[in-house]
Amino acid sequence: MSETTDAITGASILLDEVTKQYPGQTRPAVGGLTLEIPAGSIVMFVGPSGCGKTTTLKMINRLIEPSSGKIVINGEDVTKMDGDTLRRRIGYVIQAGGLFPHMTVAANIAIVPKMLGWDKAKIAARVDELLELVSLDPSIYRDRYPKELSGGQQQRVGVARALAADPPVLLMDEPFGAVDPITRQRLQDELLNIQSEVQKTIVMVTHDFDEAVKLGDWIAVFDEGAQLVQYDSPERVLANPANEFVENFIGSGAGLKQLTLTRVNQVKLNEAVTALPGELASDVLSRVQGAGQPLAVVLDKRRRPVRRLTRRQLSRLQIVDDTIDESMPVVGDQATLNDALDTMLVASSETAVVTGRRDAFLGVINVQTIMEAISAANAAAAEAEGDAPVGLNSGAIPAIAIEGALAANGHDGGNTSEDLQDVEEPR
Ligand SMILES: Nc1ncnc2c1ncn2[C@@H]1O[C@H](COP(=O)(O)OP(=O)(O)OP(=O)(O)O)[C@@H](O)[C@H]1O
Repeated sequence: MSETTDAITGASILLDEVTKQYPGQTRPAVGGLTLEIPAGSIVMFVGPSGCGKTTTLKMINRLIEPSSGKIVINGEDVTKMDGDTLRRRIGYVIQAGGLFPHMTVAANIAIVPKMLGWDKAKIAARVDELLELVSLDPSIYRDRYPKELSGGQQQRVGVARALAADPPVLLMDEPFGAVDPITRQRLQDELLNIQSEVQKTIVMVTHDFDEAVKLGDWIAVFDEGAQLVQYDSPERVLANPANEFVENFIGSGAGLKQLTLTRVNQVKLNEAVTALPGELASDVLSRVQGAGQPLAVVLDKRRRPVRRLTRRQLSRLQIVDDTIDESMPVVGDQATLNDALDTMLVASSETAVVTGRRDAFLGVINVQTIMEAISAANAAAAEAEGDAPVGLNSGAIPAIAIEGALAANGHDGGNTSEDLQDVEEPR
C-alpha cells in the first residue's frame, strides 16, 4: 500500500455500506454502515455492550466476513482478497496481548515477519527495535515467556507484535481492558508516543469513554446494530453531544472530561531549579532562593528526575545524593491533565514533575495551570470547527436520501443518524 504523505504510513479505510447478519439472528449486528477512517488517524469505537463494535472492527481485517458491502483500504477493495494476505497487512491487538504462552517474547513478535519469509538477522533486529519502541529492554525481555511478564508488559509485547511487519493499519480490541488504571494510563501515553513516530491508522474498540477522548482523533458512538449516533472529534462530542443517548454515554462531568482533551505537553510548564548528585546542597539552595522557587529537582546522569528537595531539606544536607524517591509524582508529557491531576492527588502534592522522551526532565506542572486549562479548554471546545469524516448508516433509508445527505454534507459532515432522519423525515 502506498504512503499517503511522507509522515503518515497509515492507510485510509472505508467501510462502504457494510452489513453483518449472523445466521439465526433476527437483526443484523451491523446494519449498512458507511464509515470513513482517515489515514494516520486514531478512531475510537464506543457504545453499549453488544452494539456491534467488535463485529465492525473484525470486518476490517475480515476475521468476520461482511454479509454485504465493501471494505476499501487505501482505495483498494479488499473485500474479496485472500483473508490471510490481508491480515498480514493489518496489525491486530487484543486484550492482554493475546500472546502464545509457549513462545518467547521474541518468537511472538516474529510471527508475521517469519510468515513473510524475512531472514533471521532482519527478524532479530526488528524484534529488538520494536521492544525498544515499546519501552522494554531487549536484552532482558526478548527470551522471556509471557507468564514471566506483567499484564502491562504483555500488552506492550502485543503492540510490538502487531507492528512487526510495519502494517499501515492497527486494529485494537479493548487492548488495555485487563490492566490496572495506572498501567493503563502509561500504556495509553506510550501508544500516543509510538503513534507520533509511526503515524498508523488505528481503530480501537473501548468501553472507556475517557480513553476514547484521550486517544481518539475521531470518536464513533454506536447504538445497537452499529447504528452510528455520532462521529466527530472528541471536542465536539463532549461539547455538542448529538442527542440524549450520547449525553448519557458521556456520563456526568463532561466539563471535567475536557481535562482529558488537553495533554501536559500543550500547557506551559513551570521551570524548576535542577541539581545533580554530588553538588553542594548550599549551592543548590542559593540557586533555589535566587530563583524564588520552593524546591529543586535532582536529576541523574541521563537527566531523569530522581527526587525533589525542598529548601528545608537542602538546608539540612551537605551533599546532594542520588537517593531515589519512588513516591515523587511524575507524569509523562503525553499524559492528560486529568492524569496529571490524579497523580498529584495520589501524592498529596500540588505539583508534579514532567518528563518527556526517555523519561528526561522537562519541567513542573501545578494545580493552578490545570485549573486555568479547564477554563481555556471549555471555551475552545465551544468554538471548535472543522470537518468530520463521513459516517452514516444506510439501513432502511433509501439510497437517494443517502446521496442527498452526502451531497448536503459535502462528504464532510459531523454526520449523525439524526442528520439522516432529517433527510428521511423532514420536520
Ligand atoms: N458469532 C456470532 N453469532 C451470532 N451472533 C453474534 C456473534 N458474534 C456477535 N454476535 C451478536 O452480534 C451483536 C454484536 O456483537 P459485538 O461483539 O460486535 O458487540 P460489541 O459492541 O463488540 O459488544 P461488547 O462491547 O460487549 O464487546 C451482539 O448482539 C452479539 O450477541
